[in-house]
Amino acid sequence: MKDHAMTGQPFQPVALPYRKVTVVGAGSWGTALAVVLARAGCETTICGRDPAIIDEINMKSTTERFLPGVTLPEGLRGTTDMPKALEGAEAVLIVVPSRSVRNVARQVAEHAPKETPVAVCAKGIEAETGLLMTQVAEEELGGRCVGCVSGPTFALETALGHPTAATVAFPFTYGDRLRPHESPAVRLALSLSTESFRSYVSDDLVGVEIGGAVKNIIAIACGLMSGAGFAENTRAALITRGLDEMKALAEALGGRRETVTGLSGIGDLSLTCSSPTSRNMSLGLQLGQGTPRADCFDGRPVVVEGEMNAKSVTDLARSVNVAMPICETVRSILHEGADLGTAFANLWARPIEAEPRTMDLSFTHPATDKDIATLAERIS
Ligand SMILES: NC(=O)C1=CN([C@@H]2O[C@H](COP(=O)(O)OP(=O)(O)OC[C@H]3O[C@@H](n4cnc5c(N)ncnc54)[C@H](OP(=O)(O)O)[C@@H]3O)[C@@H](O)[C@H]2O)C=CC1
Ligand SMILES: O=C(CO)COP(=O)(O)O
Repeated sequence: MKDHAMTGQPFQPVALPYRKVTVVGAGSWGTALAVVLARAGCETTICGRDPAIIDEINMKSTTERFLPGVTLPEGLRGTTDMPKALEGAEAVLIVVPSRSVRNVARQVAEHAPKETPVAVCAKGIEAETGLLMTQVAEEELGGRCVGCVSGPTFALETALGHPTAATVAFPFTYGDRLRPHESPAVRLALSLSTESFRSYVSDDLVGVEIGGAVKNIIAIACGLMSGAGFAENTRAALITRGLDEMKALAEALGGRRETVTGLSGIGDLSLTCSSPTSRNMSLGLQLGQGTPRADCFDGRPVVVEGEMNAKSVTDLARSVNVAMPICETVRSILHEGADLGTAFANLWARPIEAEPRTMDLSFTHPATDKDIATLAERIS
């Protein structure tokens, strides 16, 4: 870092937080992020499509369906009027499920100021195109700078003020100049900074987003095995080998290995795979205990990103020749009618490989078909 010419002190570039931010998506994570922004002193508008939810936010400062027990900050305002919500916004957060990001980004493009950066906070890969969420948004947002926010962040804990950290990722380079302090990552990280919410910045969008998309599928795998009666050894193995799958896919797509060891990678993986608070882990637990899919979550529609993404992520991995055996196993169970026990027994009986996978070694496993059938029997 250069020294300041007058004082000789290290030069500290100045970056200012955004003062007016709009969050599109009034579900649990959108509202929790809006709470953080409002608590940080930012003029925050939350834009939702259900008038009853918005009325509750404005009239009672609560949203019992999405954040039970939380009192929302006074300054937080809700609206269903997107053009009004986006008027004069200095930054926009899109916080809807991954399957709705393209549609919502298209609406944001119509109404947001032309220079406004947009952060996508959904975790997933678009099914039809194999694109990351920021790439989907970029296609719709007409040249606006697009980034993401991701990390180990259960919405309710965040809104309740439990110390939480996340990564804000946007490009750091403008033309051929590296200017991190001018990046929306830094300005949004400042807007997302309170005594209990800590933001880090990154310019590795691929690494950050692959972490968020893959961890949900591994959490379903952990839930399936825990639900089937296995314990901590199994879960630790799935988390560790799941991390290897995440790393391999991120690198194949141009992301950085060290990003995967950060908040959006191992951080979110360990959170989501450790607690039934996770909807992904919880779906796996229920299915592993034998609950039919239609009866999971008492039949309520719940956003479980890893379910559809088991397909989109493995399609993407296949297209770049990356082996993701755990994600493939989850896909086969959820989407291809594979038997839970047989699929997991086969996962465990795969040829012996080197760890890390950079060494290309493979030895046939000595387990016999009878051994595999025995393990499958124990799981089913
Ligand atoms: N909850 C969490 O702890 C975290 C979630 N995330 C990610 O955030 C994303 C959103 O999840 P989350 O907030 O939990 O989900 P919720 O189910 O709590 O909320 C989803 C919200 O998106 C709205 N929505 C869906 N489709 C559209 C659309 N086409 N136009 C406008 N609004 C729409 C829903 O409206 P309606 O109710 O009317 O359908 C609802 O308000 C997911 O990708 C998730 O992985 C990331 C970190 C933490
Ligand atoms: O992404 C999350 C925490 O970081 C939320 O996980 P679930 O979607 O599994 O609830």
